[in-house]
Amino acid sequence: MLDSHSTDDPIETAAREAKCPVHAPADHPKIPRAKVGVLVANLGTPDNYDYWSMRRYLSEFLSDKRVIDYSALIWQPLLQGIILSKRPFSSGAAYKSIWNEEQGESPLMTITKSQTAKLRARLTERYGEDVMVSFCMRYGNPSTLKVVREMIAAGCQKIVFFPLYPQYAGATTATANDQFFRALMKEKWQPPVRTVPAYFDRASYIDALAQSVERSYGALETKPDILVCSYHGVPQRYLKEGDPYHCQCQKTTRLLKERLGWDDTQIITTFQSRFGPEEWLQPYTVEEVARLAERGMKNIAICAPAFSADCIETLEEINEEIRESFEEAGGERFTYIPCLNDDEAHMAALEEAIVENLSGWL
Ligand SMILES: C=CC1=C(C)c2cc3[nH]c(cc4nc(cc5[nH]c(cc1n2)c(C)c5CCC(=O)O)C(CCC(=O)O)=C4C)c(C)c3C=C
Ligand SMILES: [Fe+2]
Ligand SMILES: [Fe+2]
Repeated sequence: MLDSHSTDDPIETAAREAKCPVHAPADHPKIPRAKVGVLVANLGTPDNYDYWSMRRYLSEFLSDKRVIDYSALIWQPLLQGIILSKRPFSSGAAYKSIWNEEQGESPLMTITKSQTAKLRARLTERYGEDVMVSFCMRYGNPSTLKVVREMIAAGCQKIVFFPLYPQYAGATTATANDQFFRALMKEKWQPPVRTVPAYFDRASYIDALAQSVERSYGALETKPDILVCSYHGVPQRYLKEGDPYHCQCQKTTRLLKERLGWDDTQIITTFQSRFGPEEWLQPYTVEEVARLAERGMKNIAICAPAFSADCIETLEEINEEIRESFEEAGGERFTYIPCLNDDEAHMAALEEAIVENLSGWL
């Protein structure tokens, strides 16, 4: 059980317990009932697909040194001058093609809300009202700073922070954690915190992935010639500088292959979303699917194990651009296997990781 102020009047109890020499109980700062917070975080998404919403979002994202590590002196004039005068239009059009018009938000936002609601239901069932579950974004809204503030104001005296990236990358996991700690820097009463590590090698996550592949394959008339596991790319240089992302992606594919009982001819690893002039992790998905078609593999399936939720990179880039590349090279059947999203097996894997990290706190 939590060490909480459990009488009917928590403010008075807190003041009395603290034997506060200055404040009489009546004017002691309000102290709500103590809770443990679980804060899940994803990358973020623009508020809308118009030029200024896109520009604001991309500017915040692409100014992050964990994402693009060039000197600001060189990078900022390029970003603010050339890139942000064009990219908001092309990216805005891509977002428009996948936008959830009914809810007025991007698919990543809709899915993150649903994941959070499902995790809240699971954790409340397990722990009751002593746990508070929220989500935040690294870029855009709801900001990490705002949600951390809300959680502390609501009484979260301990927080488990969970960046929803199966594989660790400096550009995703580390920058989410950085932002979380930046938010805590502003708090007078900093709670004890734990960060949940990457979960690519958890049996429950691999099992959820395998089930999603089996489900998709089971619904097809003809079994695909190969499964392409397409991961978001990063510059190759980041790997040489010590980022383990590449290895964790390779290992994810291997574990999935072993769980499915397949051999190396049935599954491959590729990397997508190259940005800028540097070499990124290879092979590039967009080129590899064309090569597969040219080599006679006319029926392929593709999944995106680096994304915990479908987003612009999967719904638009994979399912539109990469599909087109495959078909233009002579490919005939292209099956996109959706991300794990709010799938129950995925939720169970995320819950398992959270419960492990709550050990001794609830
Ligand atoms: C420019 C460098 C980028 C690096 C490095 C990078 C790494 C990286 N990103 C994800 C996950 C996502 N990225 C998303 C969108 C996105 N990514 C970049 C650039 C880099 N990403 C840009 C410019 C964009 C915006 C879209 C565009 O303009 O093309 C998203 C989707 C967000 C959404 O709203 O749908 C995700 C998720 C990972 C996992 C990763 C490295 C491991
Ligand atoms: Fe990205
Ligand atoms: Fe590696």
